[in-house]
Amino acid sequence: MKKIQLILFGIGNVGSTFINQIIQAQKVFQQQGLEIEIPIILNSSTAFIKDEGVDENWKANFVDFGLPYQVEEIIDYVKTKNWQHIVAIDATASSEFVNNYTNLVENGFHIIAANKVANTLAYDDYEFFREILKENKKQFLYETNVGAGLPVVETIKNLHQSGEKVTKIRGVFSGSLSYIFNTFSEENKNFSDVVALAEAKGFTEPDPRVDLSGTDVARKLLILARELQLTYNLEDVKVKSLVPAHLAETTSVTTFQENITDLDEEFQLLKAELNENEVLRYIGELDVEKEILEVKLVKEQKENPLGALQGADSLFEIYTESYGNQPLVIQGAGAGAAVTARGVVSDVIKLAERIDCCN
Ligand SMILES: NC(=O)C1=CN([C@@H]2O[C@H](COP(=O)(O)OP(=O)(O)OC[C@H]3O[C@@H](n4cnc5c(N)ncnc54)[C@H](O)[C@@H]3O)[C@@H](O)[C@H]2O)C=CC1
Ligand SMILES: N[C@@H](CC=O)C(=O)O
Repeated sequence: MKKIQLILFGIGNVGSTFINQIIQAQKVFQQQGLEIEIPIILNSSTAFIKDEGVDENWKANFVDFGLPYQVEEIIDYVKTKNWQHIVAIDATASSEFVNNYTNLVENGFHIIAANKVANTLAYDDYEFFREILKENKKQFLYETNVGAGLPVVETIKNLHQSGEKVTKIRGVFSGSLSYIFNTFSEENKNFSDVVALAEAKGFTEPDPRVDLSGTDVARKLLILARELQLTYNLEDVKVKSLVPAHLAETTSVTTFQENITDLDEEFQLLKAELNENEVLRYIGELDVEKEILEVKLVKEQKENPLGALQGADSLFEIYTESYGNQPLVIQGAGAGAAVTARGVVSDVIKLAERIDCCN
């Protein structure tokens, strides 16, 4: 049996679903020769430790027995154990937590992240972290960074590493904005009410302005560009933000939520301008040859693939030399706790396949 210990940072939508999926899939893991446990779960202030792995009572146990912690103390605790394969799972959206990655890797942790921040740091820092991983022979997996559970990162990486020339990637990269514009186009609701629905369904980032400002789509574009070994930074992405300046990130999330109805009038006007066959779509585009990275709001015909999207579906058109004018298309739920958590579990299995007995 290969034994893997997961230390889970972030027990919100994705993290809590991940715990339940790991607990429920034990038999399937055993059939693959894997024993996968989560001995430590943490939110930003509290840690709950159970050496033999948390069970279905984890929520109550976390409340009853959780204790304040520092990341350094967790690293020290893990070092006292004779655990062979240790993986830090980052299911936070935190930039501060990412500052711990180097320390974790240098102390023997592999990393699996749903959090996109590490992959969108300044290029030098991105490169530096990859050097740290190499030096310490540790793995870093992040399939859910783009398209949640959809196999987008791996597909782009495989194409590039096999020598295929990827010329363009275009599509609806955001599950929440897909849901928001699908619902807003079809239903007679205020834009702000539709955003609230997307939040309630767990599609948005903890601060929904990260989606509405285009930052989340810009991050995804950058992550894919970097898989193609392009050395862009976030500032290179041209972004059309949907957040008015007076509610931008300089104000608090609470102020934004209190004033979110300020967005309604503008979107009602945009909707009124559409003809019968059109819908609004928030798209990302990377044109490798023209060196364009762009995030924008466009009108699409309902019968086109992007216009016909439903629910929180994302759609990625990948244009390459061999695929010519008919792109390779990846489509499906682009957000949501269940698909994202399953994508993280799938990264755990991939990691288990990559590590041998002794690293
Ligand atoms: N919700 C989705 O559909 C998808 C989410 N993701 C990514 O997954 C991550 C988590 O998303 P959600 O679960 O929806 O967010 P969430 O807001 O429900 O959960 C985040 C959790 O992280 C915890 N946290 C914050 N700072 C922390 C720290 N320093 N240390 C430990 N825990 C900390 C919070 O207390 C909270 O429990 C985000 O980075 C998001 O971009 C990726 C793909 C899809
Ligand atoms: N907030 C994101 C979640 C997945 O990355 C989105 O809406 O796509």
